[in-house]
Amino acid sequence: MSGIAVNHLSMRYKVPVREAGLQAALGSLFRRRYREVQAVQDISFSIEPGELVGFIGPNGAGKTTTLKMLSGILHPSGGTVRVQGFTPWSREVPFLRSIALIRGSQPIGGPTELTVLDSLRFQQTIYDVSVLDFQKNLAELTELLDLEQLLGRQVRALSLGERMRCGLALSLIYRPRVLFLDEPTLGLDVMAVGMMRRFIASYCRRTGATVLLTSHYMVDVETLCNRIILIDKGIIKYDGDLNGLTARLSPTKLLRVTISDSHNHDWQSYGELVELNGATAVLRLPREQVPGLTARLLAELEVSDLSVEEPPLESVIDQIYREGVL
Ligand SMILES: Nc1ncnc2c1ncn2[C@@H]1O[C@H](COP(=O)(O)OP(=O)(O)OP(=O)(O)O)[C@@H](O)[C@H]1O
Repeated sequence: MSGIAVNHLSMRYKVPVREAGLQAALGSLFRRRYREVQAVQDISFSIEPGELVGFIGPNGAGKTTTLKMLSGILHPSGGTVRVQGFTPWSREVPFLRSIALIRGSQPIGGPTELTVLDSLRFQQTIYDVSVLDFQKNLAELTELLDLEQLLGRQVRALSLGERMRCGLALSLIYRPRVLFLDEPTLGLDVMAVGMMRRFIASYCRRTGATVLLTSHYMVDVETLCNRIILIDKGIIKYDGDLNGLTARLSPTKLLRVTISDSHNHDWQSYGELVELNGATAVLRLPREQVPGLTARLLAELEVSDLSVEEPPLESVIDQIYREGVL
């Protein structure tokens, strides 16, 4: 069985509590008190092989905790997970060879005195990659990530963006089938962000990898994923395509119409007039009325330009995070 199947997954952390002050510090040496944090609550979803899914939510929603459970770093408090047919926290070798957890904020592991190529060879040994596969994968990653100039450099002398590219190569040299990407564009400059997005899309196309990606940058999600899972306070609030989410939150659309004659028209008879600038009017109307009204405008007026605008995803998500709508 491949892909990802998550059933009733939960994670509760036990956090030590201590009041401020020396006396409380001494007291806690003898009598520790704990409180529980329910980071993930009974979540279920499945991801087909080759799917690229955005996993989004506000700070503290439970995204990283979920990715850690799915990659076998954390043992959950309850529920089951199957990734490529394996239970992640059993950490069987074939499972570890088939996944990669890539965290944007995390430095490359291993000795930083090594060159990038030596680190890649070290990884080849750990993951038991054949010489032939290593050469093939290295050639492909060198091209996709523009690594030619970096292979001979020491890891510690790399810039943040270069380190990210080399970190990706290290995680992908054994060609994992499932990628857990946690904020892969965090802290990168505009050029590096664009390169990273193109790389992820291209890696998935070439290898058919399954991807679960978290990002606070909606453009990452919008450009890479058809489906999103939205989590908040450990609970899944939405699972579906991007358009569905926008439609659910924003029942109206904006219609921008430019006409070639300069007569005054009774715009209000077409919809709510939001803006009028010379021959261009912006009308707000319920999304289900858009096709009918477009046909009416084209029939009744001399239209030179017409476009339908969705509210940007960034503002839709911002609304959810701020107001907890959904
Ligand atoms: N090791 C831990 N011990 C105790 N509580 C933790 C631990 N790790 C996370 N938490 C808590 O669990 C909840 C979920 O955290 P998690 O890091 O999974 O959220 P997130 O969605 O990844 O957030 P962010 O977008 O800020 O990275 C938060 O309330 C967090 O404080």
